[in-house]
Amino acid sequence: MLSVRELTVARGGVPVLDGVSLSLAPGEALVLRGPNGIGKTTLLRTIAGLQPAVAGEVEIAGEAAYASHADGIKAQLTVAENLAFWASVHGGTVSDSLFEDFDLIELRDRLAGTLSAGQKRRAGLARLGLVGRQLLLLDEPTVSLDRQSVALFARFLKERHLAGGGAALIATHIDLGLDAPELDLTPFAAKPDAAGGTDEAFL
Ligand SMILES: Nc1ncnc2c1ncn2[C@@H]1O[C@H](COP(=O)(O)OP(=O)(O)OP(=O)(O)O)[C@@H](O)[C@H]1O
Repeated sequence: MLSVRELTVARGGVPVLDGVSLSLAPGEALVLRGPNGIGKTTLLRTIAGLQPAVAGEVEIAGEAAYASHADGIKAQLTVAENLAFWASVHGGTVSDSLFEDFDLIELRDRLAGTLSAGQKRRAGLARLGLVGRQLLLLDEPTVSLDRQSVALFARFLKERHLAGGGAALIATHIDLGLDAPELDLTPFAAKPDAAGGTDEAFL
């Protein structure tokens, strides 16, 4: 589903990771590890096609969804309205089980602007159940989540997404309890004299 070969990625025109290769088959997850600033976000953005690679190849069979730190939730809409909006964007409907999966039943009629950070995160992550993409590229998905919510999200990934033949590449500093293999990016840190590239400024 995903094949990455000898990828070199850059930020602000400076290569940060060099020669990264990895692959994911349907039903598989891989956790990206490495210290702050090693280039996990840059790698995910490059694989998602949001910025060009300096070198190497990315092949994706099917469609990918990239989820960044942003929740993508509109404050002036309720939780249910937010999810209905995203469902309509992707041509589907919101099932009751999605509210259960992300512990949103009691919050469905609350204005999203009144949610706590973790509740907002759960609502943002629930969008992943609506997009119908086979490959999820997840950048620190559990930021703000308590232990119970992390477990809920891991269960969603395992039982809904991976069990349904999806795949996931996840940058995270915590243990999601997924039993997924890990790739430490530290050995792929680009040498200071690595060939440069360009990218667009982004937040
Ligand atoms: N706009 C920018 N221009 C130049 N360099 C940048 C820019 N934004 C980030 N960087 C640098 O690029 C490198 C890779 O950053 P990236 O966000 O990919 O790391 P990360 O592994 O995701 O970090 P974290 O674990 O802190 O989220 C870092 O050294 C960072 O300081």
